[in-house]
Amino acid sequence: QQMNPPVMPSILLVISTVHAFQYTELVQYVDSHQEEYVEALRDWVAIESDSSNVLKRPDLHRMMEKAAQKLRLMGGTVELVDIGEQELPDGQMLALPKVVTAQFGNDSNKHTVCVYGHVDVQPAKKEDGWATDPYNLTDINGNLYGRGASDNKAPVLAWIHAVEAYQALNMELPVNVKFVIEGMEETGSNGLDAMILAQRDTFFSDVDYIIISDCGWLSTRPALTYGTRGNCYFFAEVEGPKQDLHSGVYGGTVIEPMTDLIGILDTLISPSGKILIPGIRDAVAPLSDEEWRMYQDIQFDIDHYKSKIGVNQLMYSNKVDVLAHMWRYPTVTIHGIEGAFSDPGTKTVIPAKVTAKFSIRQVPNMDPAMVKKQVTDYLHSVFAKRKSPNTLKVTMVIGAKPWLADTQHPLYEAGKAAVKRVFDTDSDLIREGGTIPIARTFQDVTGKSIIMMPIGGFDDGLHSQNEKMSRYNYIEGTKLFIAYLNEVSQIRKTTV
Ligand SMILES: CC(C)C[C@H](N)C(=O)NCC(=O)O
Repeated sequence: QQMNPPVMPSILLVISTVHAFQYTELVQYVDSHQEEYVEALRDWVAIESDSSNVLKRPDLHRMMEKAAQKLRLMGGTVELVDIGEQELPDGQMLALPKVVTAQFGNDSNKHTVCVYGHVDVQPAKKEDGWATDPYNLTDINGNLYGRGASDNKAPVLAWIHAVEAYQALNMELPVNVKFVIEGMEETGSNGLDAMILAQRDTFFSDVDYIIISDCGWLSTRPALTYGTRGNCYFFAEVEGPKQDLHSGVYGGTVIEPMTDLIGILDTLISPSGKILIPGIRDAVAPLSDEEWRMYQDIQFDIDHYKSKIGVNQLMYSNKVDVLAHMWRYPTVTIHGIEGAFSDPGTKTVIPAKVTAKFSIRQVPNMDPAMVKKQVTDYLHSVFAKRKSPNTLKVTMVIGAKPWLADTQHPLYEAGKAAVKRVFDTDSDLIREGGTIPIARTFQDVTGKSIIMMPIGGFDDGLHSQNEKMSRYNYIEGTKLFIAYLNEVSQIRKTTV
């Protein structure tokens, strides 16, 4: 009795003391390097790495090279992996941005985590209504405004800085860290599926866990994310006369493509949000009682949400319905019409060819291949009823599946512990209405467990005007990642 009990507590005491000491030093390091972190973000935001605009492809290539160079300078084993070309709608081929892979540490006694992120962005122009130049990071009251600041450049940098902090203090990384950084996330992660498949038994063979920080909190409380919706993105093109026509001279005689297009788009969803495409809702897994209870317990203020987005009424008025329709049910969004007159002024034109862009967010157990068929068949049948001489072409350009994790996995316990340490609060367990196309591929192809650990704020304005990352989330997020690496190292090696 006298000999045995003191042994374990004293070992534990030593370990926890060492960790506490390291953490304090690491935190001090992060705090004293914040300005450099902000400058690094400024440097990255300055590159218009818009993956949807083919004219910006050189910038995107430059962005990938910049990310690779940063990791190389830190001594990582870095590769820029060629993932081939993409075919453009006109048949031309365009080189895809290379994928950056990097590795820090190769100790088989340690866990290996793979951090995934992306450095491409959505389009942004000052004239869209930005208060500042979207590509000139601007600090206003502690918020860092710029396109891609939150989605996903600051989180990627925060992960890099987390590793860099350990290195700078000559502290051994508690786990091996790999990075996969891509440049096509915003347009469906073109080429990345094939790369993951090709490297499953090489780069990914020793990866134990995958970490993604490409989403946001639901409120001011830190969150861990265990599900994302997928997305099926469609083009519906209606073509009529051989060129645009004067609406006074020809209007009334021509069956107009735009009228046909608006007519069929109006049959996709009812004003109360019911998807009208036959069969779509059949595959949706029913909301379980347990989920219902979980949603009830989540801190979410509907009035605050409404005021944040500037509306006075939502589709639903109670919390569970709002959360369920944000995360757990499919929805149709019509994004835009190419070929339509949209400049200021009053051009009186009949557009000859118009292409609608719409998407359907996917939830378990929807299957993009089935959704493609359901949507295509339905739109053609609706169009046929119009007896129009115009032609309709429907194409699905993105088919990303939803992703769902097991929240009982030790990765989530480790996440809660890291949040508690850094923010001194419990974390929300949330889902995400947006899509990270590659999440499901990582899960299906590598068989590894994934956690999403967001550091973005609930009001960051992703894809919107005035996107921002708060300095607080950026810097505290870096500390969170530092703490998380330490927590993951303590997961028992047998659990994957
Ligand atoms: C909030 C999303 C998961 C963030 C992600 N980077 C994204 O924008 N994905 C594309 C999408 O349309 O959801």
